[in-house]
Amino acid sequence: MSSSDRVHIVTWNVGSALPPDDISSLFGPHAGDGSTDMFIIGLQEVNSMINKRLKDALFTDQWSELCMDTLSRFGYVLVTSQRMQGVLLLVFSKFCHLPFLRGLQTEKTRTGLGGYWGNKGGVSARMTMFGHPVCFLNCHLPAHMRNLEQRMEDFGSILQQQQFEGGTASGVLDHDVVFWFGDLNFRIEDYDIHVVKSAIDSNKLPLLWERDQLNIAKNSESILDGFLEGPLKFPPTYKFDVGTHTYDTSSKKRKPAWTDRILWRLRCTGSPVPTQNAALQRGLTSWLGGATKVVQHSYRSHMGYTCSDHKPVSAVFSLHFPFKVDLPLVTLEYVKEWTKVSDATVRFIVMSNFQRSSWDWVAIYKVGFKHHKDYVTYVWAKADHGSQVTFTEEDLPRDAGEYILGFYSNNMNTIIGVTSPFQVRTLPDVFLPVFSDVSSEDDSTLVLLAPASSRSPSPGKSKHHHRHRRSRSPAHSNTPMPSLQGLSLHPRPLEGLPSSRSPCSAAKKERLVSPQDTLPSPISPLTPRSPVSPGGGVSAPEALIAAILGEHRPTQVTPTGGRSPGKPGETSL
Ligand SMILES: O=P(O)(O)O[C@@H]1[C@H](O)[C@H](O)[C@@H](OP(=O)(O)O)[C@H](OP(=O)(O)O)[C@H]1O
Repeated sequence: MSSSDRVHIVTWNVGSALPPDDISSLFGPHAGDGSTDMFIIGLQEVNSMINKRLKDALFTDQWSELCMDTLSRFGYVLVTSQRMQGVLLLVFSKFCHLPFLRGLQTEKTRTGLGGYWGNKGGVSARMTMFGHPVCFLNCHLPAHMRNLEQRMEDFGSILQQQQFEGGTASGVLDHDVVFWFGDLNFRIEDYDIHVVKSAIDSNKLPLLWERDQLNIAKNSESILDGFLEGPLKFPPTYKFDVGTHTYDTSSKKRKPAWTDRILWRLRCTGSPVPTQNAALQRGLTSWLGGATKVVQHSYRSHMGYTCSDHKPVSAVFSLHFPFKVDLPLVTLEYVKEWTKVSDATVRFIVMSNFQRSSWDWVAIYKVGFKHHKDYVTYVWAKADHGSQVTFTEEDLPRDAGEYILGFYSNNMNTIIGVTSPFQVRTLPDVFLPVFSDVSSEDDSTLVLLAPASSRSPSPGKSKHHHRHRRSRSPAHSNTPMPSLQGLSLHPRPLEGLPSSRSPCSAAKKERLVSPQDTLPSPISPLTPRSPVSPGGGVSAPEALIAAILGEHRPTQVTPTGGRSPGKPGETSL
């Protein structure tokens, strides 16, 4: 983990347009270099015609698909999404952060037609990021110069109505950090269209800042207290003739405006360090620095896109947390070399405060997966079946490439434990006979291997079997399996038992190599817990007390960037 977390937010009123072929530039020139931890996308006016919505209900909308296609290529997974008619919010993260994004909840508030219609309003997603409550709110507020008051009123209704369950941060503004963005529809007052256009042409944007309704309202509306925004150094992003870079020439002749905005707000006091002891909590919280800090690195428009009458706007932020809760609720351990079917066993260690469900599962994901249901295969991890699962030979990935293991919690509705990526390699001389055995099933094999939502477990509908099986080939009873002879899972030297700690670290990548490679001897799946296993770990406060008493070095537990052995449970929420 880096010492801060980088969040990249995009807002775009897409004007009911179909998505263009390539939107990758929205995610910055370095989307693939791993420097961004989360991408948040707020869209407005996503086509929500009735027939379109029926299709979307089944297959998701084309914008979501395109965002998932684009960001999954860079290793980002859809964490959660919320849609209300045309207002859509998508939250993506590096897969290795999934275990530390907890308490996910979404909300939506209609404000159109007096609160009955969702053409206007707000959708939000809240979560704790490494123990700190953060909320993302995407709004589409009423249009037109004259509706300033209505915009403020609607924003107030959204804040009032959006209430989350089960914690201290029940309202949007109770979160340590709020990002508020969208087509907020504020306009430039007083100046006529010619003055505005000539100020834009002559790059005299500061002249227009003073007349921007949102800038003015920040000084008078208490509801906007604490909201911050970077300087608007880009030209107004509304309204353009579709297909051009020309401001509105239609009969409407709308005045250009910065309708599309990204703001943030910090709570004055940060989250308390999680501990039961109130006095200790006060002390530790003040010692650790209290509030989260946010730094904006860029705030820009993307003028090249022409499919809508709005241009997209993006902003990049660093979040500096005073401490991090970054121990997973579940640690996955697995034998490093899979050469026989019993090796394909994954043992998991759960934290004592984690509540298991019969509908939890352990899945194999190909790196580049789009969301938690986009697995290659899964095995139910029923509580009464102990703490390990075994994949069958037929469950194993057929494609060479990078894979991870993930533990999905049904109660928490998210992946709560992941491993580092490992390589699966196939040996042609070993694999080919296997594939030729099932050559008549090639098509079905391809279908089954293709990422598809249809492969999601549907516990409510399907029989609750222990293991998901592909219908690909009959299971072999003898070991070693032909295909398994071509696979071995092997961490790089210096690694002990592969586990799900620090999965972001490229240096800790594991690989599946052929048995011919030089390997250390395999480790049994039943290897005892590593010394840092969460079962034997300590909570942040406990470790801090120990640190104060000199039993542990403080560097193990303190703030940001360090390996804080904090209790990962959602203690404050
Ligand atoms: O999405 P909705 O709820 O239909 O609301 C419309 C939307 O805000 C358009 O951006 C706006 O056109 P302009 O941007 O051109 O103002 C239009 O105004 P209009 O009715 O005056 O065209 C609104 O009715």
